[in-house]
Amino acid sequence: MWLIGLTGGIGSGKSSVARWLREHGIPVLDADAMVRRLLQGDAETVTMIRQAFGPKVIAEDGQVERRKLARVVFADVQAREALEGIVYPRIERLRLEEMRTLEDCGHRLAIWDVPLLFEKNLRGNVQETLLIWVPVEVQIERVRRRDGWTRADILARLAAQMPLDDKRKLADVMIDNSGDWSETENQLVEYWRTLAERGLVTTGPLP
Ligand SMILES: CC(C)(COP(=O)(O)OP(=O)(O)OC[C@H]1O[C@@H](n2cnc3c(N)ncnc32)[C@H](O)[C@@H]1O)[C@@H](O)C(=O)NCCC(=O)NCCS
Ligand SMILES: Nc1ncnc2c1ncn2[C@@H]1O[C@H](COP(=O)(O)OP(=O)(O)OP(=O)(O)O)[C@@H](O)[C@H]1O
Repeated sequence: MWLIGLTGGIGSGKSSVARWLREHGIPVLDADAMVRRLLQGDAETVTMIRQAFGPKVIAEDGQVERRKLARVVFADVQAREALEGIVYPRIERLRLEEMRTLEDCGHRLAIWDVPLLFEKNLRGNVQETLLIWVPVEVQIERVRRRDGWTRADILARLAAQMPLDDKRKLADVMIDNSGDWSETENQLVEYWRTLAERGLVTTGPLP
């Protein structure tokens, strides 16, 4: 299977691009959604998080309180690395399972939406990388508008990520999502053309 690693930073537009690609027929594996599933319902993950961070980050219904855990891990590098050590092997297992299912259904192409692709050295797991880039002030403004977080909360999360200007140097393809969505869509159509030229897609939004 040809796996495209879709990456970016907080609020850069990965989910919006993933939605567009999915709507045009390419299956998307979503790392953030996998994390949410693990924190909500995977007993082993929740037990390990309880042991590492204490009962204060677990709600009465047994789910991880993500907001509380976020406060802890984005203020303390060691805590963040401990959480990543619990979560990443499980994400990797889920990714492989979902890819096998897609392959069994005859899919030859998929998107792997993973914000920390470069930070966690996951480049080797994908065939090419697609970066969704915006300037950092646009990231801050879009997250503020979307989630209502404080600037301090947003800066704490940004500090845990490689700057998008550095990811730019590593990515195979970059989409500039700083303008209107229609400008992003034009770039996506252009990217689609390169996929079609390589025989990776046969139908879709070619003009
Ligand atoms: C810290 C947690 C509890 C916060 O949950 P919350 O619902 O607030 O955020 P959500 O999971 O939707 O992530 C939103 C964005 O935060 C950023 N982010 C999340 N975890 C990290 C991290 N470890 N380092 C840097 N940025 C991160 C990413 O840009 C992500 O897209 C959660 O993100 C988590 O368990 N993170 C550890 C796993 C991880 O690294 N996930 C990143 C994608 S694989
Ligand atoms: N070109 C655009 N113009 C204006 N707003 C946009 C554009 N692209 C995305 N947005 C908005 O910016 C916000 C962030 O986009 P999106 O959720 O797709 O980013 P993301 O990279 O998936 O973020 P996160 O990793 O934080 O979940 C959303 O509210 C989205 O609707």
